[in-house]
Amino acid sequence: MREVWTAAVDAHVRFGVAVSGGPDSLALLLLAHGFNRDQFEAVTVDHRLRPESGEEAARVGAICARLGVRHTILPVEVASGNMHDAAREARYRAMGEWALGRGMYGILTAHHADDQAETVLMRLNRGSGPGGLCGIRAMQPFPSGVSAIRPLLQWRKAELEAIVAESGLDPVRDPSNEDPRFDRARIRAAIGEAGWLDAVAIARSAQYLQQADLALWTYATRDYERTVEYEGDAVVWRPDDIPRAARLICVMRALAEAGGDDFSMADAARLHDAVMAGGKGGTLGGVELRFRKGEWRFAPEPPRRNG
Ligand SMILES: Nc1ncnc2c1ncn2[C@@H]1O[C@H](COP(=O)(O)OP(=O)(O)OP(=O)(O)O)[C@@H](O)[C@H]1O
Repeated sequence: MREVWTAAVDAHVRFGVAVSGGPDSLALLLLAHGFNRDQFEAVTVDHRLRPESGEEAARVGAICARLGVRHTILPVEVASGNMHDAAREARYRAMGEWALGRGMYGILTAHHADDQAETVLMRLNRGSGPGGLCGIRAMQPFPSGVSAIRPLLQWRKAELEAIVAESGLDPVRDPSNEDPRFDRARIRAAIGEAGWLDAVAIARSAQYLQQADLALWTYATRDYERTVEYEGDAVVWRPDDIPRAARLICVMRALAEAGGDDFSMADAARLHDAVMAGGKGGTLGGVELRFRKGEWRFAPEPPRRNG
């Protein structure tokens, strides 16, 4: 936290602080307030999914007013489907646009070591690749270009709760956090029971992995840029002999550059592995890949003829 803040003070940049009203983000608000009140504003997204959400957002507003911190409530429309994912998407979009409009460098969120340990263990339990095992990123760009910054990834939840308890503030409790229908709540309960699991150590490993992942992306991107050519709409890639993990990153990039969307790393890995096993290519996310004599040609899939 201190490093993020010191760097920010030096650079005279401004931040948003994402405050849901829960104990974690109230602690973040109090910590930020202790550093430099003029450098940040607080923001609360009202997802309008529970009848009391408006009142909870107003409660955050009242706390901010008492602390002398500017506060904005952003009401959003959450699309139907997976409610959690849709709420997250609406929240990050709204906060990103808000921060961009205010010339902010980024938005601080209060994800902590317990969140990180839950995320990493959930992903280990699903067989995630290296990118997934990095867990919650310390720095992550929003679609708007503004970044989410997570300075509390090495803090225990209990430490944050203690800060709030000491302040006498009364945090909002989201009932879905304890709902055992969600994977995360089950993993959280399991970590609570297994006293030998060290959330801060798991968060530290995730941080090392984030550094290693960044190195891998840098290596893959440099190699890709040396070995790719563009012919009209087509992306033509003649890869060097680089490791599979780096090649997958290049395939993701080539698919995106050829106009592909709506595909996952796992989809791209399947396409890549099929080619490496002697296949001639395939289609993915609206892109057609043809492989011939060491050349990977990605082009927008031709429109289907009717009848
Ligand atoms: N309604 C909200 N308004 C403002 N900030 C929020 C809101 N909800 C969450 N946040 C911010 O995001 C942090 C993480 O919240 P939470 O753990 O509920 O999100 P999540 O959905 O599990 O994770 P993610 O943010 O990665 O989607 C909070 O500590 C807070 O900083």
